[in-house]
Amino acid sequence: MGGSTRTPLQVSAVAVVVMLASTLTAFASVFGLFFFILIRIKGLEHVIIHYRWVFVCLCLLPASALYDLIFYLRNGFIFYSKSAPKQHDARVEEIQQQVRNWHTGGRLRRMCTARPGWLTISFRTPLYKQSLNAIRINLMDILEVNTEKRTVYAEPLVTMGQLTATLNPLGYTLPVIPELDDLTLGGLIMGVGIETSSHIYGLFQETVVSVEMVLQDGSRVRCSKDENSELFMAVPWSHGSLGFLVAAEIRIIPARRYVKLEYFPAYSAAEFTDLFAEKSLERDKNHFVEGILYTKDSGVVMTGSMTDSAESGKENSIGHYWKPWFYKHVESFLKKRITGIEYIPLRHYYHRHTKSIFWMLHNIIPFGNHPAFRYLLGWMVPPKVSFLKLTQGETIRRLYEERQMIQDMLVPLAHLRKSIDYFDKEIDLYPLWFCPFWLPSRPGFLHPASMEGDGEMYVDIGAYGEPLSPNFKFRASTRKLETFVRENNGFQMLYADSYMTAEEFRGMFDHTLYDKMRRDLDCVKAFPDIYEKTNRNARY
Ligand SMILES: Cc1cc2nc3c(=O)[nH]c(=O)nc-3n(C[C@H](O)[C@H](O)[C@H](O)COP(=O)(O)OP(=O)(O)OC[C@H]3O[C@@H](n4cnc5c(N)ncnc54)[C@H](O)[C@@H]3O)c2cc1C
Ligand SMILES: NC(=O)C1=CN([C@@H]2O[C@H](COP(=O)(O)OP(=O)(O)OC[C@H]3O[C@@H](n4cnc5c(N)ncnc54)[C@H](OP(=O)(O)O)[C@@H]3O)[C@@H](O)[C@H]2O)C=CC1
Ligand SMILES: CC(C)=CCC[C@@H](C)[C@H]1CC[C@@]2(C)C3=C(CC[C@]12C)[C@@]1(C)CC[C@H](O)C(C)(C)[C@@H]1CC3
Repeated sequence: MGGSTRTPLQVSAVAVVVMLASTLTAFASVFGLFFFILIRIKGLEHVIIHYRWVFVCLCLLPASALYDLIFYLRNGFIFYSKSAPKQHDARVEEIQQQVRNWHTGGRLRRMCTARPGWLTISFRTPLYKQSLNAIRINLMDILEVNTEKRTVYAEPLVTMGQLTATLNPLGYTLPVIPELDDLTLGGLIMGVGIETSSHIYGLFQETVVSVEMVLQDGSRVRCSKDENSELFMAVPWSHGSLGFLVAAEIRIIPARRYVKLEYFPAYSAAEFTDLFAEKSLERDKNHFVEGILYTKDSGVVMTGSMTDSAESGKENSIGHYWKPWFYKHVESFLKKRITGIEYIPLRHYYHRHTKSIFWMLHNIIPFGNHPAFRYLLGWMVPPKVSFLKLTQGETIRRLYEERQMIQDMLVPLAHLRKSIDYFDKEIDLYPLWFCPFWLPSRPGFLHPASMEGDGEMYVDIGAYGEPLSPNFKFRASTRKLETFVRENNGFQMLYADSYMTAEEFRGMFDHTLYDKMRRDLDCVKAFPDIYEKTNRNARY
């Protein structure tokens, strides 16, 4: 094995690290168990809410860091030893076999994936997972990076973090990389994915070249724009209600070392809207466009382009653990009232909101952006969303339910100004996140109201946090917001809570192609439909 021998010093160092790691793990497990029991005791609300950070820092952070390390090593080994492609067919065959068994077993309960609800990047745990027939999908590897065809071929449980870590060193990247490291390929194709390059490339689904599915009859099919094209167009947003995704081929583009990011502060909603619209429509100039509003009248619009060199003194590696949270850094340009240019390493740019989970980590670790915390424990941040979800307990769940809003609403760019006013009046929640995207006029679950022309520029408005409007009532206000969005030809992202009735839901999304595919592929008795999987009653 390369003939390397360890010196006594190296052996001792490894022993010390192993001992420290085991002590830490043992301590974290005992403390974790203690807290896990604590969160189930009623009457301890104050401790649970205000001291959740103790549990998070002592247990979840080390557990998350350990989990990431193990998976990083595992994935690297599998990718470079090229063992995954050899096993792919056998793993897909296992899925097909489970579906065939479902038939021979009398098709008693409909099917969904066996991925536990707490693992998903969504606020809620799906209730249907308990009662449906769970199909195990053990597919978590990158199968091939084809630089000639400019595609990456990967399995559905591959995460965004895994993809950027593999592709960027090879000089490539995905055209659209949704921010959070743990988002999966399957979730983004079957649900939706967006990033600040979506004004050029569209939603994540637009970058998919082909998908491989296992259908309800156990057959395995490949779909692309030339092969099974109707199914291909119906797959995005289908939430596993047309079949199981077993692999996808995604476009890749050359990566550069840096993103040259320009910050433009704006001091009124009108100035912000004009600037954001102008930058979003300059598709050939700006590779990335993003906006954050900090109050109704102050925000920052950011534009980025990829480059291989940086002006000296302007490089900023924002992803290092000791660096301030990105949204706080952006806000500093507003306070200083200056425009700015920085060169950010590509991967640091992609995962700029990962460390602070946008601005949601502040509630959990209120001092998380303090320099002392960043230098001491910042390297383990963020805690994994799934671990937070698994351990949150009923009190925290209720607190979020009653006091927080987490929604992404997609509205035509032409209605941006009106939407900002509406959000301000009815919700009053800041920061608000803005990300433009191009929506092509094509049959499918969502498309612009008018199918004339190539498509329309939309904007995703992300509201994550505590609404301050005195009128805010979580159910009534979300329903009003959904009506506003529907009336303005907009759409709701379905990972968030949706209170729409089935009729309202059908009014928001075009079901023509979807219904046809459900009938043609005999899905009705095999999978719940999208509404059944995503409406608020289906989630806890
Ligand atoms: C939705 C939400 C989630 C939070 N999650 C965490 C967390 O995961 N970990 C953590 O350490 N801290 C959490 N916190 C607490 C948060 O860190 C503190 O509220 C914040 O640091 C301010 O503390 P305070 O004592 O000044 O605020 P306070 O004035 O005590 O509270 C701030 C806000 O929270 C509301 N609030 C407080 N307690 C409750 C409750 N039991 N039910 C409903 N609303 C309540 C208050 O009405 C007020 O609007 C959360 C707070 C909120 C509002
Ligand atoms: N920047 C962004 O764009 C962000 C997007 N999100 C949202 O997060 C979600 C992704 O989260 P993630 O945890 O990765 O995914 P999830 O596990 O939440 O999956 C989302 C949906 O896709 C279905 N699905 C996933 N894999 C398969 C598969 N192999 N075959 C069939 N159906 C499948 C699931 O079906 P089932 O219920 O049967 O498992 C589920 O309905 C997306 O919906 C996205 O909207 C969240 C944050 C940021
Ligand atoms: C389109 C885009 C950019 C969407 C970003 C959405 C994120 C901000 C959302 C997705 C999942 C999400 C709702 C989540 C949470 C925060 C906001 C998240 C990360 C947290 C971590 C808040 C704390 C909660 O106790 C809990 C752990 C349940 C959730 C989990 C999901």
